[in-house]
Amino acid sequence: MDLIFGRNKKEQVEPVRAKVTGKIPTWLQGMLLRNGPGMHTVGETRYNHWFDGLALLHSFTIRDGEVYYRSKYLRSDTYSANIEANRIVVSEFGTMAYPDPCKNIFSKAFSYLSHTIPDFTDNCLINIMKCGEDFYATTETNYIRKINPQTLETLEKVDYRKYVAVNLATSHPHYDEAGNVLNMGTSIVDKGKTKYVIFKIPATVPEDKKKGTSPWKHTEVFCSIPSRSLLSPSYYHSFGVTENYVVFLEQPFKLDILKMATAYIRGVSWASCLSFHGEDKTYIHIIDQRTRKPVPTKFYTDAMVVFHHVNAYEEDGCILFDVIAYEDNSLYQLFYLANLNQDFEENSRLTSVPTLRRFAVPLHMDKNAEVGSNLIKVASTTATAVKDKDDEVYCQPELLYEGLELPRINYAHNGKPYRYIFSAEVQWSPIPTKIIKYDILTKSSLKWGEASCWPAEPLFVPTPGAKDEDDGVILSAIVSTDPQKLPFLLILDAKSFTELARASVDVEMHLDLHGLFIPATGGASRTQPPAEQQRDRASHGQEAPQN
Ligand SMILES: CC1=C(/C=C/C(C)=C/C=C/C(C)=C/C=O)C(C)(C)CCC1
Ligand SMILES: [Fe+2]
Repeated sequence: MDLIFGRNKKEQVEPVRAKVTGKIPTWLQGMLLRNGPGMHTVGETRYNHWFDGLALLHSFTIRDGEVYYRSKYLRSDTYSANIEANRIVVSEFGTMAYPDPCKNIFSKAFSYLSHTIPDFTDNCLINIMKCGEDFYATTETNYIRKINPQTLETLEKVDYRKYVAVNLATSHPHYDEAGNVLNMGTSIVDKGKTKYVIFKIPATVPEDKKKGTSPWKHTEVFCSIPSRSLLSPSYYHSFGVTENYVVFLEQPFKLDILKMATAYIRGVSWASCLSFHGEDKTYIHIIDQRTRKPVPTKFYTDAMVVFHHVNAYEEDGCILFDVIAYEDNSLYQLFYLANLNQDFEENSRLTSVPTLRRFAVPLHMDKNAEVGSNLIKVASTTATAVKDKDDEVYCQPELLYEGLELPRINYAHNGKPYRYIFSAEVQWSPIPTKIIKYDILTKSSLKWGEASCWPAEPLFVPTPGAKDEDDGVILSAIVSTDPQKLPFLLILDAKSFTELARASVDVEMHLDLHGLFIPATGGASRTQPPAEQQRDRASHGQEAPQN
């Protein structure tokens, strides 16, 4: 297990050609670009948590039935400082680091307290985001790093705080049809307030504005939601959108700001400043995108922890939204590298299985509805929303499926009615062993799995001109625990879930987190092998990503 989780992976800067078996559909041309942690020790020092690892970008370029693989560490300031010092000098989620070992505890405390909210890491290891024509590696702090998707080189560092007052931001933004980015972040104790900020980054600079300025300068705050508590805002990893609304869960999995402000002098990690309050409620905020204001009714449900929203949409005066939910925060607990060792089967049992839950929220409140009545009249779900005595609404979900994580959908259905979820199967251990296609309509599933194979998040790529929601392929990077079996890019037919092709590469591949597919436009870039592609062409010749 240490082999897969803990061991530093070698980067493969020059593209290597994969051995393809089966047949890759001729229309499938482009690049699967993904991100995840690849290095967990620097010199003699070791990170504590899998989410701390230094970001390793990798890409599979698919061209005319061939696949080329390459990988490169993100040259973040964090990476450079660590490599130069030959030890971990920047704090990550589960590891607190001390840059200067000569300073005594008092100067440490002084340097720390002089900036209450610390300067977080730019080790952007979680996802890839597309803004306009540019691509960025992302994490959950205020920093993102621009990258060249072709060469995987690291470009400028962008500080969200220059454009919008957020200290943290999600690595799961949404995109509208024009490619504008909608994301959320948390503004901590700014002007005496802690709030959740929804913001929009335009894909292009508006016509009437000065040409040549960056879209970042046109980032606008869409809506702010005050945190229920100044010093303990909720932690969230993603949010949902429908055609007209945003769904935000203020869950009782919270960041303790006072603990964070003293973490450095106490010698504890950021992770230890997160706590789950099982006795609290989860508040469901619904923001109307037309008025840019939250719907006034107070919707709530029981305590839960959600990392991934799957999708949300409007139906018959309701919002239906699907999430992968846990009863507690045991998921983050499990990824401590100390648990991911030889005995991980015993050490890494989740105390709650990730379950797919569907919630229903009524958009129009019938003033005459009786207290205690269910306001959901939609036939397609058993989820309920019961009017409370205080004019609050208590929502109870429908449990759809147990044991899945890393959900993806056909993004053309994002915010709209949809039927299929593609995800990894995860039971009581955090290790994915199979890929699932879950059919919400028939509540049935199709699976792909193979001995000793660990699949990554499955990504859906539609066939050009597709009519059916599942008309396309599934791409997943597979690593194996069997040293005899090379890692490979798996290509499944999304309808039947049968294997179309696999492209095996003789490299050390890491288990990754998230990414996107960049379709080739069919221009000159199609005919050039990856090695010859120019550095400064960055994202030219690419279309919108399949998110
Ligand atoms: C560094 C840092 C953070 C990092 C969080 C990370 C890196 C989370 C990764 C989550 C993943 C990969 C979830 C998958 O489901 C916080 C806690 C936001 C705040 C403090 C500074
Ligand atoms: Fe995620």
